[in-house]
Amino acid sequence: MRKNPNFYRMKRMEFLLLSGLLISACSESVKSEQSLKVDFGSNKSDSDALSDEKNARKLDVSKEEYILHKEDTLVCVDHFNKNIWWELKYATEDNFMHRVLYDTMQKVYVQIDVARRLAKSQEYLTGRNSDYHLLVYDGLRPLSVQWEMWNALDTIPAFERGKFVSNPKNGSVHNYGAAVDLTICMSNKKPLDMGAEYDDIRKIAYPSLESEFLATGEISQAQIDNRKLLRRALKSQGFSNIPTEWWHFNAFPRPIVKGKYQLVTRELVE
Ligand SMILES: C[C@@H](N)C(=O)N[C@H](C)C(=O)O
Ligand SMILES: [Zn+2]
Repeated sequence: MRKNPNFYRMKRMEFLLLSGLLISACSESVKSEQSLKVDFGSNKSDSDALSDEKNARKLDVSKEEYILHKEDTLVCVDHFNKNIWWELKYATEDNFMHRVLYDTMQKVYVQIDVARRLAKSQEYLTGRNSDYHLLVYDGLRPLSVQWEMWNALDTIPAFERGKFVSNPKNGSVHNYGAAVDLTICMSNKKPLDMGAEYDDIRKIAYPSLESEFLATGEISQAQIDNRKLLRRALKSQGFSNIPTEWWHFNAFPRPIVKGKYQLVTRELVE
């Protein structure tokens, strides 16, 4: 029996409608897959970024960019801003222990929200001098290495020693990936003169004694100004310096850090 021509017209419209729906469903699924790729350049909140990172873990993308430790995500200090430079001193022999302390860790890692704040500190610095870079010497430091440092200085009474290396019994903010040791360097890689080298245990490195050393002429105003610039850049993002080391900055006070992040006891594998 011959069908009414309207019947064929209806069937064709049905077909076109179904094809349209199918094409749009496919393009949606491509879009949602793309949005799983982590975009740290956006102004997402940290919790949004973290859930993206969990998706990244599921998809096994960006493997080399993250270290996932329990509930924490750690990234290299330059993750959000490549104008931040780093040189992991404790992965070399060029440090106060004169030996390699990190075997598997070859980058400077910090908690992801700490890296975000450091990126802003770099922006602050670039705004003042486009030739200046933060040069980070240390970030995440496992507790096992904290003990090595502490034990190596056992001729110094604990109270004095704690001014240079945090007592591992209490833990260092470094052991949570929430502290950084850093300076400022120029594009030619030359660090600014801070009046004392990195990890100089002497009192000349104390920010708390700068005016006394200025009065005796042991430190110059230019050297203090360089330290001040570093402090301003870091403090602009809420980091705090300690009174005994011009290079050490905590992202949060220790009690906050202990509630917020997990202690890293051993070296993490990249
Ligand atoms: C050892 C030095 N670079 C350092 O980071 N000291 C602080 C006080 C720490 O160990 O937490
Ligand atoms: Zn430090």
